[in-house]
Amino acid sequence: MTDAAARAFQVDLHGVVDLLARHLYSGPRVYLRELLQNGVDAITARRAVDPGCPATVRLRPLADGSLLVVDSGVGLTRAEAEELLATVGRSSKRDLDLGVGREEFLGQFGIGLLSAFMVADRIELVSRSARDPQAPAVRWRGHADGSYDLVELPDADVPPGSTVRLRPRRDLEHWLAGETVAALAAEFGSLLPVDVAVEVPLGSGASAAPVDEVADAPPAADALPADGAPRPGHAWRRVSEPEAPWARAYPDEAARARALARYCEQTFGFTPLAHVDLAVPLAGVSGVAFVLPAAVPPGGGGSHRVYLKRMLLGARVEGLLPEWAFFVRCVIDASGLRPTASREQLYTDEVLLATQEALADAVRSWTLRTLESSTALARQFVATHHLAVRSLALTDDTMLDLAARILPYETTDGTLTLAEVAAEHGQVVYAPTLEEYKRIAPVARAQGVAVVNAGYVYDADLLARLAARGPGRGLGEVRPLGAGDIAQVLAPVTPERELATLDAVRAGGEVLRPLDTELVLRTFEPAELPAVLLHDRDGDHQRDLRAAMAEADDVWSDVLAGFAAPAAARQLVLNDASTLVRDLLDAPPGEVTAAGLRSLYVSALLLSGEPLRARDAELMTGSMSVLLRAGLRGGGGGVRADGGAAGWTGADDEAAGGPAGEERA
Ligand SMILES: Nc1ncnc2c1ncn2[C@@H]1O[C@H](COP(=O)(O)OP(=O)(O)OP(=O)(O)O)[C@@H](O)[C@H]1O
Repeated sequence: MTDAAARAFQVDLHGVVDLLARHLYSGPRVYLRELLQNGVDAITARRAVDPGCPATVRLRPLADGSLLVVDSGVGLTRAEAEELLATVGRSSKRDLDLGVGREEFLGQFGIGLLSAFMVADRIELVSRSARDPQAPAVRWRGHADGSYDLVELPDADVPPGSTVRLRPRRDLEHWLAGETVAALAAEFGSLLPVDVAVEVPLGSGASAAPVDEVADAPPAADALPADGAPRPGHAWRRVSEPEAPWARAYPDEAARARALARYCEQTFGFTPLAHVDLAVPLAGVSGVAFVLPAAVPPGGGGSHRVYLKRMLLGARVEGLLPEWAFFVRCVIDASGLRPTASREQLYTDEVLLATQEALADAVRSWTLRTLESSTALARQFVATHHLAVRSLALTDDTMLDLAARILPYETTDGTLTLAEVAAEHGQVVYAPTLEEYKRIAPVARAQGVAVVNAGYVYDADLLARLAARGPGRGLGEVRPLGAGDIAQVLAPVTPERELATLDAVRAGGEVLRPLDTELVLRTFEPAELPAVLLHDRDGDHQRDLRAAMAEADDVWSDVLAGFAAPAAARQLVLNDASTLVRDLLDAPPGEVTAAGLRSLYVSALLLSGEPLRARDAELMTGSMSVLLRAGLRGGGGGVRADGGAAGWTGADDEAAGGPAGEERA
């Protein structure tokens, strides 16, 4: 028969501490949070039996490298210390018999104290119970090897509460040094509802702690009153605030806004554009969202500072707000949300989901209200965070309507809102990519067709959403630029006409070659517009276009060809419907026709919205000079300004590149 008697698990403390250090906590620094938390919880427990008890936690970095954490909490009897401190996973905070309900406490897992072994090789706790004043003080000492000892100190004059003393691990002394302790206490404990202070040397840095008698005193003497005076040459530096900055009383709203802006500067390092109050009573959440003063890359929902029961959970907690809310940084305190065991993330449950929704709602309502207000803040907000507005409009109908009314768009009619485009043209036609817009813009502009550039982040999706909703809501039909729009704009000439103009177009191509521009002949409306200049800035788009052409039927493929990658960087598309162009193509090639073509190039360049560079201006002057002289002499197309005969490119090819022809003539 086998021995079926139940036995207790043995715990290898090294393994557990290693697990905590490497896999649960983000680093050794959390040891201080766990100690603060135990102090605060002990005070909470004492308040249940002694409501008027002192509520202080004092941190004393000592000269021998150890650290004292003294609380005025409930303390422990020998039996409690035996049960609670020596059993991994045992916590008084789940135990309703010990006075208060679990939701009152910060701790719950019964492992927090062990985190001190990440920085200490010995944890000592000297304690006296406030519940049982007759019980003697006790001293519990736990060692990193997993052993502990527990003694009563019947003669010690120890006040109720506990004093934890950590002896640093070799090479990890810096974690217990004054400066580190002060910084960590301020980071984790600045909003704690009890009085937390660190003892620092007067008039010098916290690291310069002088040797003092307390360091070498016997253990019982270290159990100082938690509200005691500082040692000579030292002062208490308070790190906690009695009220969160957003919950404090201020003389007026302006004073509150200033104080919150200051808090934001200290906490996040920026002066906010505005603040949004946050409150989700269901989850005991309160706080503020600060609007960033500068644009940030979209997405991610930002990272936020989260306190649970006023203890810092994390300075960069993600997932609190939806993706579109990347323009705010929040600080919240929650009493109804739960931490994960590491206490560095929020535990996902229904309360968290409801909280996320409510917070998103608060930020969204503020945004809508602000944008509707047409104040200076609204203008500043749109100028800075228009991407966030666009992003929110992708999921939110109200914001979508608002976006159509307030967001400025680049259009071929100038900068307009979508509502303005619709009011003027009865519909909203948009180019979904920047390249498409750039190509179509000059032609559309010349024809008075309004095309909206939807090539920037979110815009194509935003306009597609508007398009999918169908006409109405004051925007008329919203639709992407279609094959029909393009075909109307640029149509190929007939094969006969193409043949007839082959030589002239080829000769013209030579004129434009030094300008890195190809010459193409199409026909389009209006006939008075002789030429448009198409740009090619994006090789990828051209590859896509070529692939599409390979698949497209003949007509569509021809149309696309008007936009397809020219060998050169640009294409000058001549309009065969224009009499000027027809005259130019019919004229015998020469310097005058070359000058005419260059003039068309410059005017098309102007029309495309590109700035005129010095070279282009010189080209214009040179061409005008040739045309003027030819006109004054009554010369024809093929007649050189100097009377000789020449091809389209003129006698000297440099003339094609600039004003050289004029100088030589
Ligand atoms: N300063 C203290 N005063 C009184 N009791 C304490 C103190 N520190 C620890 N204890 C007791 O020891 C128990 C274990 O503490 P520990 O920090 O390991 O876990 P916890 O605080 O209960 O939970 P968590 O792991 O979530 O922090 C506590 O539940 C508490 O009863």
